Amino acid sequence: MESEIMINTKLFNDFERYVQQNILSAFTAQQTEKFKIYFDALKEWNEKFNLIHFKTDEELLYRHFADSLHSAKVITEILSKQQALKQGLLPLASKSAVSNTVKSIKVVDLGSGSGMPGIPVKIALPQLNMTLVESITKKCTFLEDANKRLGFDIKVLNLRAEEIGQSPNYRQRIDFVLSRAVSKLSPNLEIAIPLLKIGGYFIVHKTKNSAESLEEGLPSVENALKQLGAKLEKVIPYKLPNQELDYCLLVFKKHKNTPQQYPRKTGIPEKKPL
Ligand SMILES: C[S@@+](CC[C@H](N)C(=O)[O-])C[C@H]1O[C@@H](n2cnc3c(N)ncnc32)[C@H](O)[C@@H]1O
Repeated sequence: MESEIMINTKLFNDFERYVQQNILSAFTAQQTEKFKIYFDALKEWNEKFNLIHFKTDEELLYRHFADSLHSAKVITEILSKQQALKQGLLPLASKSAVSNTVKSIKVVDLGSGSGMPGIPVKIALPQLNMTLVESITKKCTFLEDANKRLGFDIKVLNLRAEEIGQSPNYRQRIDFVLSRAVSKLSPNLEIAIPLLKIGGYFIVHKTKNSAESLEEGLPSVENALKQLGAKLEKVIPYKLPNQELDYCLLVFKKHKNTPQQYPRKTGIPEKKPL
């Protein structure tokens, strides 16, 4: 009978190969080790406190970790393109140039819950300046514990996104805002876009069915985008192993200042969507 160690080794070896072949070609064995630490922390905490739903270890690795890594892929592509444009070297920038740029890049994961997509993105791109925002205190205690075990410098904010959006330390200072399974799109845009610098990106994870109706000009959030000063840049579809659903990322780019009244007070973006 296979020992648990052998089963886990195979599970993580397969995961590493999957990520290299399908998401991030430069993904390393050291990064897989970090995912093992995060996996153990999540499983340990989940026994006492319902942090995240998954039925099997594979589901945790693929439906949650691999899904989150798609945000890292988009960030890498955007940074490579920006760096290449700066150096006049389109289409490919050198790895070291990208890694130097990454150091000053500020990323916020809004409604991070048990850390997704923020922690997998930090594992993939450890130089990023990562902040996780989560309103539930117990989840923040977990996030602090995971950060410590991983040896990272992640900032955890136990606050509502609406408050962060009005704080001068964060408002219009962030390069990338990430979000997965937090709220409907209009309130999600209202809490995310005010944080972005002009030229910054909001990357939101969705299932394709919910996004398909949005592809033709996003009619349901047209007004929100106009008010907040952002545009849909692209929709990136992808599949995850053994999952029936089709997934996608919606990538928004901010093009002008957001009026000071947004985000409105806590709860209002959900109750009265723009
Ligand atoms: C369904 S969970 C998803 C968590 C994680 N993003 C993931 O994909 O696993 C949504 C999380 O967002 C948090 N949340 C929702 N609205 C928020 C807000 N306005 N500010 C801060 N956290 C919020 C909730 O407390 C919850 O932990």
